[in-house]
Amino acid sequence: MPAASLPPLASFATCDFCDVHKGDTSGAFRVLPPVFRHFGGVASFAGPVTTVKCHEDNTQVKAAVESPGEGSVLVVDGGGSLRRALVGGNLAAAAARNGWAGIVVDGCVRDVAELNAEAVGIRALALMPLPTERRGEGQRDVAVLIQGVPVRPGDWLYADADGIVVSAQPLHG
Ligand SMILES: O=C([O-])CC(=O)C(=O)O
Repeated sequence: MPAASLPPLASFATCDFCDVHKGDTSGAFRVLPPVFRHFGGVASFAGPVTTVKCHEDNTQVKAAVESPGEGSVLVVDGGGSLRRALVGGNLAAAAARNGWAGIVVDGCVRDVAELNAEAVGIRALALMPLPTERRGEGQRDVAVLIQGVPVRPGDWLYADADGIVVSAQPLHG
């Protein structure tokens, strides 16, 4: 699609993106499996991706949301662990304060009321009240697999009420 006919960022719809790209077998356009629950005070969000890969240790997630987000989406590959929460109210507040558009966690979050009060979009598999032990582990800005789907730093991620799509190129004008 020529850039002139792309929708503005403020009014994107993941269904519209899927209508246009449903035949794309190149791997540039990807749809995450529909297993994510919606949290945070922002229903739809989009932005360039930065990543954290970690296992039941949110050291790098905390470092990321405490740094400038500049409208980015933080994608956290927590390996799908349901045993610890990688984001809670404090980290969600930091993300909102620092200008992150959203956080997608392949893992758990906690403090649901606090998450929903923050001006940031959040997707995660489930709620889990148990926090992590921070041991300084985890990686920043590596290619990750989210529910089996590759997500790379610099991809664009779009999340709305219908789902989450990831693209190697921006899908908005
Ligand atoms: O601090 C943590 O590990 C997670 C948490 O509860 C918060 O962000 O408030």
